[in-house]
Amino acid sequence: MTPRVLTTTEEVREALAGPGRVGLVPTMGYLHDGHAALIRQARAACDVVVVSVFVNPRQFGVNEDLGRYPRDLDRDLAVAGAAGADLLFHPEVTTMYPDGYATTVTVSGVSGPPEGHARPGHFDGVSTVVLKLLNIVQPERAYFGEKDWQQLAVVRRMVRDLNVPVRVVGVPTVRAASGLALSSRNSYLTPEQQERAVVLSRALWAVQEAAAAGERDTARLVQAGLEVLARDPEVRPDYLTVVDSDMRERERVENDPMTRVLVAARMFGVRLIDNVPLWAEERWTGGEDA
Ligand SMILES: Nc1ncnc2c1ncn2[C@@H]1O[C@H](COP(=O)(O)OP(=O)(O)OP(=O)(O)O)[C@@H](O)[C@H]1O
Ligand SMILES: CC(C)(CO)[C@@H](O)C(=O)[O-]
Ligand code: BAL
Repeated sequence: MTPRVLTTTEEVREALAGPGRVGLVPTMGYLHDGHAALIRQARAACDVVVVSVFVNPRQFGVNEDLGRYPRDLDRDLAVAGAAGADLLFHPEVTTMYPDGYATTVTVSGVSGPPEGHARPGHFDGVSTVVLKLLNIVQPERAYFGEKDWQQLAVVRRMVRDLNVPVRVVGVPTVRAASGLALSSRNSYLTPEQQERAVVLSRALWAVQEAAAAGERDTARLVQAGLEVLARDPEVRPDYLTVVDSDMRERERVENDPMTRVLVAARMFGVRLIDNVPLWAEERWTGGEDA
């Protein structure tokens, strides 16, 4: 079924006036199978599933891709509907940030390096819009992808610190058969360029392999990943790091299951991010020449 489109907070409140557990899936649209996994998980646990589609200007830096971010509401309705969404909240920028809007939510610490350092102000924009969406929809559960690992940590911190009555659910990253993490920004790349971008996954996998082989020194683990990135001259690494659950890089890694390998790099003018757990029972092996 095609979800009903709502554009104002009043429409959302009215549509959700009845009983039942509400699940929210916040997105910036141009939905793909990664988003569909979030929606399906919400569908399985909730009575009403709301997907928000809002390209939030406040989380884009001045030189970032706000102007060309892909948008296609018909496609979003088709993907959201097929995955089981009931409602699609698609507000105008002026609905979210009317004249005189003056509030920003800042989460300290976990909003810093690596991603918050590479994109100053980005997580202020994310936490502000996510809190607004949570207040508008008032869901019992909200679903976020592990693909944006630090974002998930920031949202969890904010929800805990501000006593927001919602359960945050993290959903594992959905990948193409090649290993490339699905992302709306992949649409900026040709199929050949997307094949080349699998080098990011290979770098993450190399770090996992090095840890599995006994390496505990963070600098050497990072080096193992950087060496893979360096094989493709098109890659402009932003960061590759191994962090704990508070996003801190330590000199040596622990056996903590929350230890995560994060990468951000530019390829063909497009900035891509990805991450994997350092310790994984099943490691992606990435095809023939990984
Ligand atoms: N491959 C994926 N697997 C699981 N969740 C995902 C995946 N891609 C995105 N998500 C999640 O979907 C939600 C909405 O993300 P968003 O709309 O920014 O999509 P995106 O593909 O991450 O876009 P971008 O390319 O701009 O990073 C976020 O919680 C994000 O983590
Ligand atoms: C959570 C989010 C929808 C807030 O704009 C965005 O950062 C995203 O799509 O990951
Ligand atoms: N999925 C993260 C949203 C952003 O890059 O702005």
